[in-house]
Amino acid sequence: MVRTLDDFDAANAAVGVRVDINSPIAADGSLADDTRLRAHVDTLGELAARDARVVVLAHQGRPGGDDFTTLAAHAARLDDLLDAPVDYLDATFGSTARDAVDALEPGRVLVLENTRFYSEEVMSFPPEVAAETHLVAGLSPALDAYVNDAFAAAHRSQPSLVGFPAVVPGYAGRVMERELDALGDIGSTPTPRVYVLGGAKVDDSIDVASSVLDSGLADTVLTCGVVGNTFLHASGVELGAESTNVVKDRAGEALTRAERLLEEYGDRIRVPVDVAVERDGERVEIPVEDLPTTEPAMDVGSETVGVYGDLLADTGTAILNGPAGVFEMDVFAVGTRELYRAAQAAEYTVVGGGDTASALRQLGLSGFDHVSTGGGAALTLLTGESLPAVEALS
Ligand SMILES: Nc1ncnc2c1ncn2[C@@H]1O[C@H](COP(=O)(O)OP(=O)(O)OP(=O)(O)O)[C@@H](O)[C@H]1O
Ligand SMILES: O=C(O)[C@H](O)COP(=O)(O)O
Repeated sequence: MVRTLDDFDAANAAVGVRVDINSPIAADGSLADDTRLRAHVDTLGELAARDARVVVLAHQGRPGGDDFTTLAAHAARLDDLLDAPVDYLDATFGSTARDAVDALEPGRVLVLENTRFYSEEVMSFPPEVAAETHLVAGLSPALDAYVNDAFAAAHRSQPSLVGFPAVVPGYAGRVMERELDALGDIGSTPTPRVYVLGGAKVDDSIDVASSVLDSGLADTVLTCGVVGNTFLHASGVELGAESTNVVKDRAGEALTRAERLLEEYGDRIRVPVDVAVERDGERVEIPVEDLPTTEPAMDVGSETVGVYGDLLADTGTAILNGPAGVFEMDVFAVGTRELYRAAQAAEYTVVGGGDTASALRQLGLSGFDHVSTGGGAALTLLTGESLPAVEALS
C-alpha cells in the first residue's frame, strides 16, 4: 500500500519531491515544451500551500545528449507556473545543498541540480544500496520526508527514485497517484481488451505485444506506424526498399520475434491492409496486395482505419501507444487522427507515450479516459509488471 499526500503532515517539513520534468530543449537551451512541468503543479503547489519546505529533485536528458542541461530554466518556468516562490541551486547533495535546505522557509520551493550530473544516478541499484549512494546519503539528513511524483521515470531503479524512501518516510504525489489509479490495475478493466501499438520503438512494442498476448491481457493487438510495417514485413509482405530499410533499422533483432509472434498468435495480431505514401506532393493510399512501392510507407490508409475502427467500436478497453504514422507531417497525420478518434468508441480508453501525448495535443484530440505522462513507465504497468520506484514506496 502506497501512502499519499493525504497521509502526510506537511507543515514545516523539508520534503524532497522527485518529479519528472525531463523536457525537450530548444537549440538556445530554453525549454521547448513545459507539459511535464505543468503536470507537477498540483503536487508542488499543494505542498507549498500546506507550508512544506519543498525541495525538487529531477533529471534532464542523459549524459552526452544535447538535452543534458542544468535545471535553471526549469526552475524559472516553475516559478511562473506556481503561486509559491521558486529558487534554483546548482548543487544536488553535500553541505551546500543541505545548508540551502536547512535555510528554506515554509511555503518556498527549491529546485536542486540535475540528478544525472552525478554518475550514480545513471546506474540501477536495489533501494537499500541506492540509499548509500553519495546523492542520497549526502542529501537525506536534511530531509524529513520524500514524495515521488515522477511516474514517467518510475520504471528506473536509480538512486533519486528508489533510495530516499529507504531512509525517510515516502509518499506518492498527486501525478503518481492518478497514474497508478488509472493504469495500476489494467487487468480489471472492461474486456475485450485491445492494444493498439504504433510509433517507432519497434523493439519495445514487440516486447509489449509478446507480454500482453502471452498473459492474456490483450485479446487483440492492432499494429500501425513502423510497428505495423514491421509486422507486415514479418508476415511476408514486400513493402519496398525504403520501408524495408526503416523496418530493419528500427526492429533489428526484434524482427525474428515478430515472426514468431505471428506464428503463435496470428489470429490475434492485426496488420494494416493499406498504407499511405507521398507521390508528387499528394497522399496516395496503396492496398497491401499492390505493394511493393518505391516510396516509404509513412501512415496507415483509410481501409485500415475502417477495419481497426470497427474492432475498436466493440471493445471494452482500448490501450493505445505510439502514432499510426509520421504525424509531424499534415499529410500523414490522418491515420493517427482517425484511429485515435475511432478508439474513443471503446468503453474505456488509455493512451500512453510521450510522443503520443504531444501528437494528441498537436491534433487537438481529447476525451480519453486517461492520457499518461509516461512512455516506458506506462507500458511497464500496461503489461502488468510493477514499477521499482513504486515498490520502493510500498
Ligand atoms: N510509418 C512510419 N515511418 C516512419 N516513422 C514513423 C512512422 N509512423 C510513426 N513514425 C514516427 O514514430 C515516432 C513516435 O514513435 P515513439 O515510439 O517514440 O512514440 P511514443 O511511444 O509515443 O513515445 P515514447 O515511448 O518516447 O513516450 C514519431 O516521430 C513518428 O514520426
Ligand atoms: O522521458 C522519459 O521517458 C523519462 O524521463 C525517463 O527518461 P530515461 O528514459 O532517460 O530514463
